[in-house]
Amino acid sequence: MKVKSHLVNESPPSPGKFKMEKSYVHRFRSRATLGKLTLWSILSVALILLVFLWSQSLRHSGPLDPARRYLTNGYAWGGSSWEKRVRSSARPRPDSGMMTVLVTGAAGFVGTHVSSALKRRGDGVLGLDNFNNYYDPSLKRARQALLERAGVFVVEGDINDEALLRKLFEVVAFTHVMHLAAQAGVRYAMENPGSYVHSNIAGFVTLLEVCKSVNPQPSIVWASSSSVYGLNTKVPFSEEDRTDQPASLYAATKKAGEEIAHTYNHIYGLSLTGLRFFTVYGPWGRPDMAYFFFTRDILKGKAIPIFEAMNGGTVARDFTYIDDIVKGCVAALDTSEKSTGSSGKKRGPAQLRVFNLGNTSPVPVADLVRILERLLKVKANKKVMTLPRNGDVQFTHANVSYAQRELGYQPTTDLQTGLKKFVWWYLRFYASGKKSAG
Ligand SMILES: O=C(O)[C@H]1O[C@H](OP(=O)(O)OP(=O)(O)OC[C@H]2O[C@@H](n3ccc(=O)[nH]c3=O)[C@H](O)[C@@H]2O)[C@H](O)[C@@H](O)[C@H]1O
Repeated sequence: MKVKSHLVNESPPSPGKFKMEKSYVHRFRSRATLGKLTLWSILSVALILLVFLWSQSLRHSGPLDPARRYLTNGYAWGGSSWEKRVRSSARPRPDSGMMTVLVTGAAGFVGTHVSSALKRRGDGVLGLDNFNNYYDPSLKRARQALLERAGVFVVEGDINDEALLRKLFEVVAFTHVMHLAAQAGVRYAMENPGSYVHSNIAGFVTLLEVCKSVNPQPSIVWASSSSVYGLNTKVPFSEEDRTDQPASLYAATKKAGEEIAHTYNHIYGLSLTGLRFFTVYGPWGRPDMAYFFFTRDILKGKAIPIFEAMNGGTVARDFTYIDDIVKGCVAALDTSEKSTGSSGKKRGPAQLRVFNLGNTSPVPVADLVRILERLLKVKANKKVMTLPRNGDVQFTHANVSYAQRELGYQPTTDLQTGLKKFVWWYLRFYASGKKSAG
């Protein structure tokens, strides 16, 4: 600012004049500061706008395709190259049984294993997953990479997105849907009840709405849960036993799913098979499950809480190895009959089934820990505590004779063998130290 130079050539001011000159300088200074401020504000807004436009162009990488839908939650789908990928992934090998399967929850634990098993034998498989952050999404991304290598495209999207589901059915006439997308976990339901309603009820209904209205309707196999047996005390659990006493909201939403399945079968002729999984474990498993975080915490030397019942009674689970579950899922798809409706109208009675898929051999949680200690060669820091009132039940035990009869289901992996395979995978997967088990 040249205020000084403006004053330099003037004769020395009288006191009064000096006063006048001082206020003049002050006014001049204020005006100049205001001008500066306005200029900087305009420049800052312009800069922010430029950065925003640049980031948008990066996100869409290339010119916007009018057929592509960009959603507020960050998913992008649609457009000709996307449709090409969808079609190619869902195309069965000519020598196969010609199933085209939409697998929801494909980047999940069971979803990944089932998708790759189907693809391996030649079925057309398209995955769908919302990659939510219920547990470490980088594990889901690693599973996705595995599937990509096997030729399975996993579309990023939510089962509540009806427009996306309709688009998928418009591009591919799926013969089957393997519906595994769900909010899992018994205890987390007390923290985030809404997520269970969103995925297990609202999402399931959205999927069924789309399935009932397309032509041809697909056959649907979906994941229910052993938790529907709730407070049932009759063991082993068989499909005819009571399932009207759920002990958690998770169980209640799975039970609701079974009733919803009945309705869509009854009204629209959809062929529906529910599979009650019993505590599934194995490589690529879920970090929120006990066997997984026990392994992580034993290795870290961290205390692990082992639940026991009020009276000191045993808490046990019918732990079921993933490969046995996959066989059950594939057999359920293979034996599922066609849906009988078309375009939202029922044309005759359709198949409706529910099966237990368990191991038929419950193991106490304390034994699970002992096996892990042996495999990891590390002593666990055990903290025995009473089973909290958070939805856990004391005991599960599957009777699988119905699945045996109808699906040829025969579990063959005991907990020791299955955990050995899990631990081998775990140590390799997290070995580099780059990945963290949470
Ligand atoms: O069959 C199912 O339908 C469900 O199986 C699974 O639930 P669960 O059988 O409860 O498995 P999981 O949490 O691994 O606890 C295993 C054991 O460890 C005990 N447990 C657990 C936590 C702990 O801190 N301490 C402990 O002793 C606990 O008391 C239990 O006895 C799926 O998560 C669920 O999504 C659903 O699919």
